[in-house]
Amino acid sequence: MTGRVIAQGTFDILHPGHLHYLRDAAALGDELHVIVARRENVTHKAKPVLPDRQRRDMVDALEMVAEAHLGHREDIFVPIERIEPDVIVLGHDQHHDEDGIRAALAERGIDCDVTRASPCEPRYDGELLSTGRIVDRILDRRG
Ligand SMILES: Cc1cc2nc3c(=O)[nH]c(=O)nc-3n(C[C@H](O)[C@H](O)[C@H](O)COP(=O)(O)O)c2cc1C
Ligand SMILES: Nc1ncnc2c1ncn2[C@@H]1O[C@H](COP(=O)(O)OP(=O)(O)OP(=O)(O)O)[C@@H](O)[C@H]1O
Repeated sequence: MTGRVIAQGTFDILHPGHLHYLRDAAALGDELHVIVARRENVTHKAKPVLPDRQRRDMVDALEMVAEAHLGHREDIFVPIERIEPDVIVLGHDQHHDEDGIRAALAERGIDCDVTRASPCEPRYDGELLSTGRIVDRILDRRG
């Protein structure tokens, strides 16, 4: 499989669900680029705890990632135009609408597929595959 792949998300406090998503995405091509959402653009859930650059640097260090990029502040299609992906992989639970993204890409003349990664379930007692749930457990046990 050849080609450039884009994955994206907040990636605040990394966990094995993130690894699963990024492995799934990486398997669809040979160069995985990850766009890390700017804090100001995370509006559908609690704002990230960690700074933008720290989240970018941690994702960038993962073995399956060719390069992690901080997202654009105003226009999410600017990094996509620069990276020129063959496929964009959405997370299994991301609220983004695949057809809406396809339409916006077509309008911009960007030729790439849009697909979705598979979910990942806990494999043992206590494994937490969600940043929000990790934060909840910290508050519960240390708060
Ligand atoms: C195709 C695509 C491109 C994105 N590009 C950017 C971007 O350039 N800048 C940014 O701040 N967020 C970007 N986002 C992230 C969203 O703004 C949103 O915050 C993100 O989906 C959060 O995902 P999560 O809830 O899974 O962590 C992008 C999302 C998608 C689907
Ligand atoms: N358990 C999981 N299985 C598969 N993919 C996951 C899992 N957890 C997160 N991801 C994916 O990783 C990407 C980034 O997720 P995000 O940073 O929002 O983490 P999260 O842990 O789901 O956050 P929160 O718990 O705050 O909603 C998203 O595409 C999401 O679908």
